[in-house]
Amino acid sequence: MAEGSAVPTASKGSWGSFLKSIASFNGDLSSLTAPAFILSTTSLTEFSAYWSEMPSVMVAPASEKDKQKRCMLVLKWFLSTLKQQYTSRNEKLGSEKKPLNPFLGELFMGKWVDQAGTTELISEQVSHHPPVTAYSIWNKQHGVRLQGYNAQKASFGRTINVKQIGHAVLHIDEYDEDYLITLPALHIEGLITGSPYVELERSTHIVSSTGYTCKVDYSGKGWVSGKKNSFTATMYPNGREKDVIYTAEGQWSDNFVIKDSHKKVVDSYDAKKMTKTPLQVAPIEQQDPLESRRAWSKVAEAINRGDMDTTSAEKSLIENQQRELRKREKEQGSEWQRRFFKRVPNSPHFDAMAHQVPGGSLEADKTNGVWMFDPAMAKAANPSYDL
Ligand SMILES: CC(C)CCC[C@@H](C)[C@H]1CC[C@H]2[C@@H]3[C@@H](O)C=C4C[C@@H](O)CC[C@]4(C)[C@H]3CC[C@]12C
Repeated sequence: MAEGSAVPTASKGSWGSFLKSIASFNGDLSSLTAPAFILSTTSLTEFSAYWSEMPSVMVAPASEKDKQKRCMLVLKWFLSTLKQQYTSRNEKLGSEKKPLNPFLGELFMGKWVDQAGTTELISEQVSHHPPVTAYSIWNKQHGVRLQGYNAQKASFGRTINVKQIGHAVLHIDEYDEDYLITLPALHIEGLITGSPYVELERSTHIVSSTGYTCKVDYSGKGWVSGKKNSFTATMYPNGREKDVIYTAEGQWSDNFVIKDSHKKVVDSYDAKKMTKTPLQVAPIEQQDPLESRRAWSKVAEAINRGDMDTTSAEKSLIENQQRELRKREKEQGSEWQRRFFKRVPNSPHFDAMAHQVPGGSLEADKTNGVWMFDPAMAKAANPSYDL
């Protein structure tokens, strides 16, 4: 074990064996067995909330009349979400844990209520093999809707490398326009010392139906600036990467500036000055049995108590129920009915946007199809939704 290890003394043996085991592991992150002290009590279905913890930043593009500036504000909002997505569980660099693997049909719902009005969230596990989480976040008052889905494909070697499959699409009602967002690849740093954290890799593209593309290049512990979570981004007309309209540069977890083509600063962002709106989630006893916090409550309590026997017994209970359900469906020739999302074989509109990205496609074969939020299904499930 390396010096400065964060692994509890009693867990050093299991961490050592875990590190050896990941070198020979392949494919599905959900089947990775991690030592007890690195298990999180939060399910991946909850991670969809990271897209909108500051609803006013997400709805801001809808109030901008100029289409170039609107696209730039979408880029600014996207960059603002990265801190939540990739470092919020990990403020003291190096405390990332393995999230709970959602079961098919698992739900996570909530809403943010603040100066931007009401922003609703629905997240649903729409596939188990491979694991795929779909989400819909909308603010009716501002006519801004985000939907997307993601799966993770892992490869193991010196560390855990994760490729994200899927995409997010932001829609602005007023202009009937879409912004297709690809998801960054990542890897886990700090495994040797037992203090894992995420580092983003390569790039993200945002392709807009109004004719602009944003490209964000991640440079990890900045070979450009020497600072962690550094990035540079450019916005240009689709397919004309050299005709830069805006640039953005800085640290997505801290602060960044946006400049126009004359290098004049036109906007800036400081994560430290931002306040997150708390997500309102129903009390556990009022939740649907398929809602994440209710379904996993006994597992989460056992993890918090450090009671690993009960943790695995309660986890097995959920897994066995799931196996039973799948067996019954197979016998009846039926399929689990998703509550909010429908599978479509393809989406020509989104597929054309995905093809604007070099080597890009929707990769529907890797996510069990293309998953679309269905407002009619949502209304049927909960008539009080204002869609
Ligand atoms: C620490 C080690 C033992 C286990 C590895 C944990 C690994 C499976 C976790 C760690 C970070 C997780 C990322 C997370 O940073 C954020 C997101 C964004 C969200 O929108 C979709 C899920 C994803 C990619 C998580 C997947 C699971 C990761 C890689």
